[in-house]
Amino acid sequence: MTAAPIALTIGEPAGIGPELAAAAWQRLRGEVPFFLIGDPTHLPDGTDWVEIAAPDEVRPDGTALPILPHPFESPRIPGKARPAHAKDVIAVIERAVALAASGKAGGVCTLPIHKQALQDGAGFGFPGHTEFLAHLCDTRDVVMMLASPALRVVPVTIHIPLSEVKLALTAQLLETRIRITHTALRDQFGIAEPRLAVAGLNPHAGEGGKMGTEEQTLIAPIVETLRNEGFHIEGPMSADTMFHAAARETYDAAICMYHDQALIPIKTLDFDRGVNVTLGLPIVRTSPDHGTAFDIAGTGQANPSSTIEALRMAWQLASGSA
Ligand SMILES: NC(=O)c1ccc[n+]([C@@H]2O[C@H](COP(=O)([O-])OP(=O)(O)OC[C@H]3O[C@@H](n4cnc5c(N)ncnc54)[C@H](O)[C@@H]3O)[C@@H](O)[C@H]2O)c1
Ligand SMILES: N[C@H](C(=O)O)[C@H](O)COP(=O)(O)O
Repeated sequence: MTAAPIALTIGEPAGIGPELAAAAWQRLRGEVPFFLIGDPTHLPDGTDWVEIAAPDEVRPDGTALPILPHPFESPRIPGKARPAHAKDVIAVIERAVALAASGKAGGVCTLPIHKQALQDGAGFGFPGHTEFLAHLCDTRDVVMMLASPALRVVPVTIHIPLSEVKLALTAQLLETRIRITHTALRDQFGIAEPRLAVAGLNPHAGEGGKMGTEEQTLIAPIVETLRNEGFHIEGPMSADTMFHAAARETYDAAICMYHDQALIPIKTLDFDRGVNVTLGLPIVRTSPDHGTAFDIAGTGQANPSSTIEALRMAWQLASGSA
């Protein structure tokens, strides 16, 4: 199957997004068809780019980064959060999603946004792309998965304060996230019988109820139900001992109870190659696993590997070759 090209959104241009887009193009030209939606004046000096009016103008043998222009109202100052960019950053994402939803783009790969700047500048009411994309696609249940050659992780609760995790962690949420993950691994990632490992919430997975009871009251019953349905699923496991090399060999994805339980291991093991992929959407969406990196924006030090892997994964998912 040949898919339409991937739409790469510029994200917060004061961060490392523009240099990542230029570097990814250098690496992926001829391999992954994609185009950038953003302001061409934000690209590093010397970047070869070409304006396109529609995704179908992306040429497989093109020699310059194709851009669907979206002029920003305020100039880029690398390294400085810019609430004034917020309206344009959001509009770029909306445009990419509309292109993907209509089939004109094969999927969306998002460069990092600065959540606080979006909130300050445009009252953005979403904690991240994941929730915003679910809203744009009118989809209630989506899953954030971070994937690298070393590990795949899914946080069941995502962008909420730690103090709210216990309340948010319901049986319905846990079961839904597990089912979406299982379906996506099987149908999109080509794993015929996905093996899932489910973390506990508490130290030592509750130590038999001495250190918390969510493992007994919430997690174990769902694991049991799904296992009875034929899922290859284990847990609740002690989160501190489920990420070492031998343990990682035993599963295809780790289902974790909160954001940092999932993201610390993968970003520690494979920060450069991690890809954030949203499961359960009607469109393909990936992203690099890092943020705006204001501390190095505009210095040329940004490593494009995670963006390159994110574009590759978007293309593989869009073209059915993952
Ligand atoms: N997909 C996204 O939109 C996304 C993802 C993660 C974080 N964020 C946002 O980014 C902002 C900054 O977050 P943060 O400071 O916690 O994390 P960060 O990933 O931006 O930076 C953490 C550290 O890693 C370094 N780093 C990050 N990416 C790098 C790269 N490609 N090459 C070399 N070094 C790199 C940075 O220089 C910094 O020292 C926050 O607003 C956060 O919410 C957005
Ligand atoms: N939670 C992600 C991370 O820390 O890498 C990040 O904030 C991106 O989330 P969205 O894809 O929802 O923007």
